[in-house]
Amino acid sequence: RRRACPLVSVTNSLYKECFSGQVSTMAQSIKYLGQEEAQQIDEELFSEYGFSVDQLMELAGLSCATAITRAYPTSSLVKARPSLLVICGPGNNGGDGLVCARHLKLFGYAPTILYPKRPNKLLFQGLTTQCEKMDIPFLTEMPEAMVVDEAYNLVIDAIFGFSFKGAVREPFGSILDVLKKTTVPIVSIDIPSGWDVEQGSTDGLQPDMLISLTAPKKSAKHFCGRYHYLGGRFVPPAMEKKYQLNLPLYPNTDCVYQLQ
Ligand SMILES: NC(=O)C1=CN([C@@H]2O[C@H](COP(=O)(O)OP(=O)(O)OC[C@H]3O[C@@H](n4cnc5c(N)ncnc54)[C@H](OP(=O)(O)O)[C@@H]3O)[C@@H](O)[C@H]2O)[C@@H](O)CC1
Ligand SMILES: [K+]
Repeated sequence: RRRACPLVSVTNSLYKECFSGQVSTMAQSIKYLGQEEAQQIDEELFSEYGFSVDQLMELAGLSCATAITRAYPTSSLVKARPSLLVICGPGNNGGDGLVCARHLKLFGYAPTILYPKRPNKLLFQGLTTQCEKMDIPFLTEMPEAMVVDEAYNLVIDAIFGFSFKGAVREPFGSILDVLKKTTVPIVSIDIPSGWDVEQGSTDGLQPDMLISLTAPKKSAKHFCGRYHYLGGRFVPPAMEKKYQLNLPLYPNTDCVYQLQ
């Protein structure tokens, strides 16, 4: 998963637009969002469009679990037990990870969660209880890199999303250091954790898969892994138009779109 790559090709999406009553199809590039724009869209979904956080988190987490089943079906996993380690951070990216773990369990995987810094909010307490009640084990500390490689088929990185800023604080610095030493494929939700949301990182995680939510962030142009999916199919057309997101046409009722 640490292969060299050029600055990634921007995937073109087929995009339909209406011109004087006629529908024509034209190629448009999907937009890569800056940090402030991603936060603005997020805020607007709640304040102007009336969504609640748990609603969007459920759709985001479900799309992550779905994308993982496409890239890594249980039949393709190298270990006999379909074990996965889901590492959840202190914000909404961590919440996506909890939802994703719950759906992955329903899809036949065996997730284990590490959730070292838990916000004192009902939403996250509820998501944690749901996972516990589904017999998903929670670790009390980050295992060593060798143990991760031996025990799990994949690591799901739900540590930081588009609000990450500055130098990584503990306990996440040590967790990311372990992840950099593992060889098991890493799946990052929305942003590879520790990467600058716009600039990426030259010495950070190199995930095998990235699942961008709503629209890719600018740092996704530096993603060199094998699979890039788009999830979070909940953007109202008026918002897509306002921000000129040029989202691809999701196939049929799919909640994910493979960009790469
Ligand atoms: N509309 C959408 O697209 C939707 C987006 N969704 C998801 O939400 C994600 C964004 O969530 P978010 O805004 O809660 O922030 P997120 O990135 O999880 O992290 C913030 C936390 O990290 C911490 N922290 C920050 N910097 C740090 C550092 N250097 N070192 C250590 N800690 C640091 C910070 O801590 P604090 O600064 O408060 O101490 C705070 O607790 C987005 O990427 C997507 O996954 C979906 O759920 C729904 C629809
Ligand atoms: K992440």
